[in-house]
Amino acid sequence: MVDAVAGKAGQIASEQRSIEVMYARLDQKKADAIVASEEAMAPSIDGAESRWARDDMVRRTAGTLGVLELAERSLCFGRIDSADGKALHVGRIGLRSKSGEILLVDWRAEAARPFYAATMASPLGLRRRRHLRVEDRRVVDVSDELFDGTGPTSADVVSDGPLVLALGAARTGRMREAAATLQREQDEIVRSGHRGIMVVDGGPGTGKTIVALHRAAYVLYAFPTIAERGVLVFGPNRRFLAYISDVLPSLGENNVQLATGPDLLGVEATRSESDAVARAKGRRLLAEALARRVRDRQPHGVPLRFTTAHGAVTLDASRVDAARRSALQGGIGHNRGRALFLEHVVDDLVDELEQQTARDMSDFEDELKNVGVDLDRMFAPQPGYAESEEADSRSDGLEIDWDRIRDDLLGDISIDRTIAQVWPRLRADDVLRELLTDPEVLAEAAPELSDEQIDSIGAGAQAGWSRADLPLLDEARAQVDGLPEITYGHVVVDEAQQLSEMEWRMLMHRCPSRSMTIVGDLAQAGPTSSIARWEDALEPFVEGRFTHHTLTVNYRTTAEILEATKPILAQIAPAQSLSYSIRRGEAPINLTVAAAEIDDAVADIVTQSARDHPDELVGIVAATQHARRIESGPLDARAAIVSATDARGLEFDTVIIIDPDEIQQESESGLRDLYVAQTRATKRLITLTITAAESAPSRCRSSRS
Ligand SMILES: Nc1ncnc2c1ncn2[C@@H]1O[C@H](COP(=O)(O)OP(=O)(O)OP(=O)(O)O)[C@@H](O)[C@H]1O
Repeated sequence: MVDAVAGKAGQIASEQRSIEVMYARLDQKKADAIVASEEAMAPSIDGAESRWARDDMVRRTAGTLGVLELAERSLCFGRIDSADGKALHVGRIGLRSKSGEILLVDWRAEAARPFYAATMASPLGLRRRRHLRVEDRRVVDVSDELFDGTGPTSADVVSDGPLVLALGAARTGRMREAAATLQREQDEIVRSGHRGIMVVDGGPGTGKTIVALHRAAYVLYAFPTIAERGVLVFGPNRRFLAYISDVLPSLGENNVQLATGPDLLGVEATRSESDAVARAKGRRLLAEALARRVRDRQPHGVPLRFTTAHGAVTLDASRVDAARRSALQGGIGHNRGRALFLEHVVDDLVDELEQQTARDMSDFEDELKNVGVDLDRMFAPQPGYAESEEADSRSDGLEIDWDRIRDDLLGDISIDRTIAQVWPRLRADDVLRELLTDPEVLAEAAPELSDEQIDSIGAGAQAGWSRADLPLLDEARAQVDGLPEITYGHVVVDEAQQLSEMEWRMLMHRCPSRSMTIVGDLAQAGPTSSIARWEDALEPFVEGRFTHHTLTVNYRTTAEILEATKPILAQIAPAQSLSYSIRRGEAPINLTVAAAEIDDAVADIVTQSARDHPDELVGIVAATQHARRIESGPLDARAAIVSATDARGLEFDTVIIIDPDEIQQESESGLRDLYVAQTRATKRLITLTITAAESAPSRCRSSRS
């Protein structure tokens, strides 16, 4: 025992020396980056090119400095020792000494893979994996796992792993990165060489979000060509994005955009509507209806007659159609297509005019010939005269500057007017509003909607956009103004079970390369989701070309709480098995209270929790009505109230569920919402059931399930 302690102290001291060398190098690199940045910012007397190079340099040094500063915290968190005695430290970034010796490898580097992948059965050449806990540049703890079957020596420190520590720590309201403790099944997905679409599902708490965010960091590191085009993380709401917003910066990645639907469009959803209406608006049939509406504002199968300063010309339907098709190539949209259509039409007009002129000339020559005049002979070069260019062009007919005529026609108001009639400029907002106020189209696209619902859609369209309108607006913009200019090399989609068919289209518009990490759990689908299988969601975009992984270990919810969710899971997703929880804890508590006593009961539990577990977070999950009331009252700083539908993805140490019956009845996904609520707790789950009696016999009549 004494040996082990002495061993641990000795190991900590030895690691401290290594860590100091790393921090000294980090400081040096920071100082170098500051000098480089100052030099780059020095006034430049040269031209624009060197100013551009300077700005680029300033940007790059600022980026380097940012990464170095972020790496400061927990710079090194691990070490692997191979069976042949070589040691490698693993951390946030890679570091080499000035002479090129490796001091630290980036956790995403291939050399670091065994740190995550080694097991007793397959040690990958390792003898030992060591986790280091470093606080303020001081090594405060080390813990080792041995793989070669030998017993620990005094240089090995075998204790509770860091995963146990990480999972047992109180929640802070912000998700923490987990580079030090990524588990093997998670790491395999994070490090996958697959560049296309990867779907990761699994029950609540199985680390889907952790995997998705570490995957984003890996993509940025390992696939530079994708990274250059940027990474987007798409989440269901801003609260969720705030919850995960620290993870990528603490992994040293600041250039990732986090967004919800309104962020992507730059439009807020200001109106709410029923789930049934929102679900209907999510149908991709509406994209086709929008496309049809826009198509109807373009000429199809009709000839067009133009009156120009050079004569009247009719372009037949096949030429008009061909001009339309070439104008719309590449998904540039109706409005920009219109300008190209004008150009194609003018080319055709010039062509037609040239042919007309040639025909007129030939008729004229024939007429002259009939009266005995031969133009060819008249303009033929005389013997002894050199052929002049002038004679040459005259023999071609009249001297007509067709380029100038083309320019004239492009600016010809009457041509523009004719085109305006068959191809008017459109506004995406108007196109969508017209669609939403067209009862026939709506009835065809969503036959399950009642007349009242269709009327309410029409009335709503005049009163601001709803959440479900935004993907439709995006579609209308794509049809009218072309696909979005801002796209990404890789898109991470979290809580993907929430997306409607239209939302999938909105995301695909922004990811032309179809490189995506999609995480979600269909058993947690909300009231407006209509997708039953990932294949259904992705088939229209990539057919079957995506990989699929399922996570099975639960890192959030204790086995006791998970067991309590079993009956609901059996109803909402009979094919899904319960994940395996690596945590054990308290049995869930059920309390019965009278309606009038809910707020007092909640206040009591929150106060007691603050007393017994002062560092921990309490989440109160309720149907909207209760959530609004409690939110408007005073609430302890360590407690948060959230509606059941918005609770997806979040977690708290203690969860209080208010009135599960009401949560179930509130929406069509009520049972799934309740399942989501139950699976938010890391330690304690307390359910308050409301009794019809004015006052419950005892507020805290409780039962343990
Ligand atoms: N390897 C890990 N190391 C440390 N913590 C982890 C690890 N994997 C998961 N966790 C923690 O487990 C909890 C659940 O993870 P996460 O939120 O990613 O699960 P999820 O599958 O996305 O859940 P949900 O379906 O409810 O959204 C989080 O607190 C997360 O930080």
